[in-house]
Order: sequence, then structure tokens, then C-alpha cells
Amino acid sequence: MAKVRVHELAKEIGVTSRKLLDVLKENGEFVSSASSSIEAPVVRKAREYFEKHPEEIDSAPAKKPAKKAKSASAGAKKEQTPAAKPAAKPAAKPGAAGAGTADADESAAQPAKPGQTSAVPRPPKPAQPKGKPTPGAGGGKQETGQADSGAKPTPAAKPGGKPADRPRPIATPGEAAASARAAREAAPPRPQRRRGPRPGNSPFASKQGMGRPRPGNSPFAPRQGMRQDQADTGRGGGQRRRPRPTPSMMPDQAPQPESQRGGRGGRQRPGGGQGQRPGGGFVRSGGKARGGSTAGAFGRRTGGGRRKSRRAKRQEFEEQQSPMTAGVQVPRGNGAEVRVRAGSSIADFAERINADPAALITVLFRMGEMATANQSLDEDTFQLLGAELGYEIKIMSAEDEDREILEAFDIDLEAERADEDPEDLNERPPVVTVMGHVDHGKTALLDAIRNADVGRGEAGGITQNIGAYQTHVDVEGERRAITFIDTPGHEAFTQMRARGADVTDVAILVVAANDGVMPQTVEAINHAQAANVPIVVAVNKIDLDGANPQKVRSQLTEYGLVAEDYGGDVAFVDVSAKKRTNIEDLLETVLATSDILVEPKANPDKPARGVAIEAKLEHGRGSVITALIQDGTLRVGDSIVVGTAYGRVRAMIDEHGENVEEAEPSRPVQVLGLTSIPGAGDQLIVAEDDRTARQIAERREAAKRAATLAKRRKRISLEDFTSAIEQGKVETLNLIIKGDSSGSVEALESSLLEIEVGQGEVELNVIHRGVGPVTQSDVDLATVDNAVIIGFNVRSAERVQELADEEGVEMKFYNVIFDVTDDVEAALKGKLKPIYEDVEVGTAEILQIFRSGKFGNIAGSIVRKGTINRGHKARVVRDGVVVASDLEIQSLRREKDDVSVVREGFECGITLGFNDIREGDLIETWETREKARD
Ligand SMILES: Nc1nc2c(ncn2[C@@H]2O[C@H](COP(=O)(O)OP(=O)(O)OP(=O)(O)O)[C@@H](O)[C@H]2O)c(=O)[nH]1
Repeated sequence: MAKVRVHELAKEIGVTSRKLLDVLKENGEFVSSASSSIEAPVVRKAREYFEKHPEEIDSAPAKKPAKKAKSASAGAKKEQTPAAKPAAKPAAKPGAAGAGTADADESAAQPAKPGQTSAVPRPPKPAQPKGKPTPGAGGGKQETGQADSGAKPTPAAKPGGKPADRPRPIATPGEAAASARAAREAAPPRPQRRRGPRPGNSPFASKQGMGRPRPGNSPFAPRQGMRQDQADTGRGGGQRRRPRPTPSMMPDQAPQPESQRGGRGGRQRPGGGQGQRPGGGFVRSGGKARGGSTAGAFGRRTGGGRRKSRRAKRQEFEEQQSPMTAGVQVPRGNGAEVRVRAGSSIADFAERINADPAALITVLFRMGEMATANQSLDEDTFQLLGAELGYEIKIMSAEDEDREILEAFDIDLEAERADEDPEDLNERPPVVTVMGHVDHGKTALLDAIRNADVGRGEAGGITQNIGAYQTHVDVEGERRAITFIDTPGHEAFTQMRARGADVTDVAILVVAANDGVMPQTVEAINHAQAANVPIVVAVNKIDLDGANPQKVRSQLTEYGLVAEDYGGDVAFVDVSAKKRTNIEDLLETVLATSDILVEPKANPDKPARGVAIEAKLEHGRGSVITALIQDGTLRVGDSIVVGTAYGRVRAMIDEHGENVEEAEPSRPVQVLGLTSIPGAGDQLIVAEDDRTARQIAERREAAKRAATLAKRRKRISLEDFTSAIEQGKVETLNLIIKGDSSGSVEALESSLLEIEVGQGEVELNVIHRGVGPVTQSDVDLATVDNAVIIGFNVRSAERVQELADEEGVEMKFYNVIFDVTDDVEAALKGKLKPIYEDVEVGTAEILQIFRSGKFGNIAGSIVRKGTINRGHKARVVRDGVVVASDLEIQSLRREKDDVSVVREGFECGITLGFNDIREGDLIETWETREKARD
């Protein structure tokens, strides 16, 4: 049967899509929207459900909850005590051990389930006395710390749950949510009839027929097959066996799922509930009905008996539509867009959606991905997680994120630009960058242009190299300015662009007329064209004999730069930077090009926006940046934020070394007053006040820190483990094992754990094991936890290999177990902390003492045994007694020459930094060497 979509089925049944979705969700099906397609068994069950409950058809359930919640709430309080009762029995039933398995939906409806209290995690056995429901079991979470999300009734719950068989209006998620809140403190026992899900598409349902534990990727379940089995068989036991990794990776309140999606099973550890919902069929939640309490179901506090506003209830209702059925409560997105920065972690995402990171870890875990809260997730994993929770996740670039930060302060630079009234725009000088091949005269040209301005008698001349300057040229009687960026070359140009600073309006391409087009000429053309910046070609060095400007023109046609005299539209000017020939022509041409192709304009009447083109710390002046104003006017006293730096403009200085009060568009100025040093290329923004500037800077700083953290990688390889150990960087070899079958993974892990590594100095720790190829999340984990990945009879996808290479994660692939154990053993043994021993190297006898004001007493000696080496440790022995130890051969001389070693039988001069030496003393030297291990 072909898959149908929710809305199609809803139409067919005669209910709203919303209603159908609610019913599906309540019954443990994971459908995110009306357009989701559902499997045939689910369709059948849905039909059956509505056949059995015709009264639900065409009802408008979503509107009920608030009201009912109230009554449920009230009821819940009253009926608090008995709450646990009915559930108690079920929990104790064989097979019902999973009562604690969380099912947010269900538990919402039936909060006070017994199993919550202390379901016993050994399925085949009846519940332990510990698991006995007690009054107030709804608060089971208090006892177990795991039942927050509530237990769901199991089939075993039936005996105690007869009342639930009675038909009762189904609880919508809203009702469930309301009930959950209502009954949080109370736990009226209203066992519901629950039928377990069929082995359909619920990855979290306990009984999916695939529950056999296997070495899945649950590091938390004590019984994942391998480990427990090993223990059972006595293999690899012993002190070296490390505990399974990181309970911290687990949400502390969420019970362990009994089975993983795809059948990865894991038995519960004591204290955690387990729920099983054998059989198929739909269940109704109905938790709100008749005092049915959902206490603790969502693990949220209700704030006591306080009444809530409709809005608050609505919010909770929305938040508590959990997509999970296994005890974690995650707000559903319902298609909402969430933007996360590339490299964000689960914790970041959780913050965005106001969820508990631990719950998200659980969700991911059940999807077969393992991650820690602070581990950065790749885009694919985010997308998967988003799809699961109903969010549309957009991975943001750093620029997007910055935009968002500014938006939070009502600054939207793009909108500002777009909304600019053309009337307010004034012409501004073009900003020009000089590019070209090395030695073609870029610097000389910039100097010539700068001096051309000086020649005009500009007050003071350009005395300061501030990274950019403005020069002026008379065009048709009008004195016009051009701004030059003083750092020539396309590298700087592109670096600025990479930082989001597109400041250049026109590029001057310098080509030496005697050299012609060279590789960097071509690069410069490409960079300028990539930035869509018009080019003016300055054919330089025309004063030279071998100059051939025409050849340059013809060469450049090949690169799309066709000179006007060749019928093209690119302006060429022949110049000599050295002789200052045609500089003015060049400037006029630049202006003309800018006027025609760029028409640079800006609105000077607004707070300044610009770019820091240079930034440095200057003694006595503090943070000094050269800002190029792009829009608006910067004034002394303005509160500014530049990248992660902020402050108030204390002073502005132009290229003539003069203080200026204002800087209009295209004006480069040195700006003093920032509290720290931003990066070159960082954007300058005038903020409303100091506080806003500081807050923006702080937000950026935090974002930057997060991004850096996400990128910070640790690496280790089997080969470099020795040095890592020596340097004290690591004491544990962390391994991630991926294999082709649970059996092989189990066997491999057990063999590895049997390796004898010595007196517990170096530890072997398998932090993750699983079946299947090495995935990106394995690499991420290895990156974060500094692990080596062992692939046994499996490979990795290409992208994963790339990522591993990028991150420096070592992946090793094997087909033979012994090869793995050999390598790991070698690594471990090599890795053992080295043993050092002192080895005698030589002895010298002092024959004569020379006194030197500069060096102290020099021992004129003869080497009696071995060698005397400069730098070796030494002691002085007099009459068989050590009179000084911990000395060092500070200097060693033969005749007048400094030497590093003197052999037996030779005389030498030794200084030890110890003056109390006497003739006849022995100088014994030794060295500390690493002792090889057997
Ligand atoms: N004859 C002559 N020599 C020039 C001219 N312009 C520059 N030079 C010389 O060419 C050499 C290189 O000039 P620079 O200005 O340093 O060249 P550049 O492109 O800035 O070089 P890099 O900074 O190394 O990329 C210097 O020795 C200049 O004196 C010119 O118009 N005529």
C-alpha cells in the first residue's frame, strides 16, 4: 500500500489534519505535519481508532484542553495520594519492568504512573520491592531522579488499570500538557488503558521486535551486550576495564530507552524505569480525564497551585507537545525556523528552542547519533534533529549571526541601505586599491600619488602613514578627492573582502611596461573581477628603455581587459611612478571610471558605518584603528563598536597628522578610544550609546568564543601517544570502535581490554562502540574526546575521511583482530610513562685551580674515566664523600677553546658554578636517560 499523507487520511476519515496529528502523536507516532506521509500500519491503526471512536470525528479537540486542564489540575491535587496505586501493580508485573520508560505524550496524560517511582530495570524479573509504588508515586522523580518524564503504562499496567478501558474522550496533547501541569504535585492514580504500539515506525517504542541489546552506541546502558557479556564470561575483567563513558552525556532526568531506534537495545540501569508497550494498537492518553493526573509527566514544575494565564497555558501547551514517547520533553517546532550558527552544539540549539540539552541528547541518541551537550554538530545532524522535532534548521554563517546580533539592537545595515532615500545620498570620493605583480611599482605609484597631493601645497602634506589617505585632483575646475588604500596588492584586498569589508570602488592594476603581464597581474585581475570592481590599468615604468606599453595592452586583451584604443572600455594610462609622469592623468581617469561605473554615494547625515582597515596597539595611545567611513559621519564622542571592540571616539587624526572632529564618507581617519583592538576588516558602527556598543561587542565576543570553542580540537594518534603521555597531555588512550557486526565489535573490545599495559599507568578507554561505518559523529566525538577511531571490517564515507583529516582525528581500519590488538598494545606500551635512570658518564680529577673574577674557580682537570660533557649533571667528591651535588658542567674548555666534550686522558678546564673545589677532588658526571621497557 502506498504511503498516504496525514491530511489525505484526515480528509478520508473526516477529521481535521490537526485532530489526526494529535491522535497520532498521542499514540506514539512521529509525524510532524499534515503533509507528512505515514506508513500503512499506522494508517490502518488510525482508521481503526476512529472507527472505535466515532465521537472523535469532527470534534474539535484542540480547544478543550485549557478548561479541562483546570479541572484536571484541581482533581489532581485532591487525588494526590492514590495516584501511585494503580500503577504500582503493573510495574511489578513481569515484563512491565519498563514502566519507567518515558513517553512524554502518554505520561502527560497519565502522570502518576507507578512505574515512575522505581521501575526495576531487569525485565524478566518482577519489580523489586524498591519499585513498589508508594503514595505520591507521581513524584517518582523525586525518588528515582529519572521519572520526570513520567512512566507510561505498560500492558502490564492493565491489571491495575481497568478503569482506563472505559471509553473516555481522548486527551489531546493540549490536555495532556495541561494535565501534566495540573498533576505535577498530585498523582491521582488513573491508570489508562494503554496498548503498546505496533512495531511500526516508532523508533522509541520499547517493543519493536528488535530489542535485543547489542553493542549499539549506548555507552550508558550497563548492559549493551558486549560489556555485560564480557563480565558474565569473565573476559577482560579486571581493573583496566573502564566504566562506560560519560554519564554526563545522558540527560539526568530522562529514563533510558529500553530500545533504540532501529532496535538498538539497552537494558536499563537500576533506578531507571523501563517501559514496554508490547502489542500494537493505539492508546488514548486521556490523562486529564476524571482526575487523571499527569503529575511529573513532563518533569516540569507548575509553580504550585498558582493559576496561569491563558497565554501561559497556551505556551505550555505548545511547548509540551513532545515528539518523544520515551520520556524526554522537547518543544515541538511545528515547522518553525531555528537558526543556529555553523559549529553550534546541542547546548546552543537547546537554548534556541528553550529545551533541555539533555533531552536533545536523548533524542539524538535514539536516532543513532551520540553527542555531548557541548559538542558541535554537523549540518546533517542538525537537519535530522530538526526534522525529528519539527524545526526547520538554518545553519547560519558568521555574517548571518552578526546580522542577528545587530538586529537585536535594532540595527539592520542592509535594510538601512535599501531604505535609503536617494535624495539623501551625496557623492563620495571613490576608494581605490592598487594591485599588480611584484615589483611592477605599486608602492612607488602610491608614493607618487601621495606626493602629487603634497605638491599641491596641502597643509602639512601627508605625513602619517595611517593605512589609507585621501588625495585631490582638479577636474574641470573642481577639486575632487580620491581615497587610496595604502596597502597594495590583491591579497590584502581579498583578505578584507573575506572579512566582509568590500571597501574598494576602483582597482588600479599596475603593469610594468618592460615586464608585461605576469602571474600576479592575472591574479589581481581575477580578484578584482570577482569583487566586481572596475579596473583602471596603469602601465608603469614607461620611462624605461625597454618599455612597451602597447604590448601590455595587447596582452591584457586576453584577460578581458580591452583598452579603449583597442575598441574596448577599459581605461589604460601610461605612467612613470618614478618620474611622476601622468599621475594626474591617472587620477582623473580613476575619477572618470568611478563616475561612470560606480557612482559612489552615501548619506553623510546619519550615524557612521565603516570599516577598520588597520588596527594596532600604540604605546601611549592605546588601541588605534584606521577607519574608513563608508556611510554617515563619525564624530568625536560617538559610541562605537568595531568587531568585538567598543568605546567612544576620543580623537580622530587624518593622514596629515591633524585632529579632525568629523569624518564623512570615504574619509580614512585614525580613531582613538576603543577599549581593545579589533581585527582589520572589522565593521565600525556607531551605536546609540556606550551601553549598546558594549553589549554588541560582548555578544560578538561570545559568538566568537563559541565558534572558537567549537573549532578547538584535540588530536591523538596511536603513534604520537607516547609523546603525548610524556608531555603529560594524556593518560588515557580513548578508542572508538566501529565494526561490521555486534559480535565483532564485542570481540574486539574484549580483546583490547585484555591487553596488559602495566601498573595502571596508562589506561585504555573505549568511549564509544557501534556497528556500521565510521560516521561524522564518530569523528566529532573523537575530536572532542581525543580518541582514535578503530574501524573493523568497516570503512568511512569520503566526507568523513576528509573531516577526520581536517580535524586530525586518526582513523585506523583493520580486518584482523590481532592486528588491532598488536597496534594498540604497541601504542600503549610505547605510551607507558618512560622510566628514567641516571647513568655515569665520566670522571675528572682536579689538578689545579684557576681563579677567575669572571667565571669563579676553574677546575683544571684531567678526564680519568669516560667523557666529560658540557651540560651534564655533576657532583664533587672529596675523599669518597660527595661535597656538592646537583651541579652542572657549565663550561668546558680545552686550551682556550670552548668544547662540548673531552675524552678520557685529556686535560680540560671546567666550571661548575661551585667555587669550593680543591685539588684532588673528583668531578663525577652523569646523565639521566630513559630506560627501555621490556
Ligand atoms: N624606472 C622605473 N622604475 C620604477 C618605476 N616604478 C617603480 N619602479 C621601481 O621598481 C621597483 C619596484 O617598485 P615597487 O614600488 O617597490 O614595486 P611594488 O609593486 O610595490 O613591489 P612589491 O611591494 O614588492 O610588490 C623599485 O625599484 C622602483 O624604484 C617607474 O615608473 N620607473
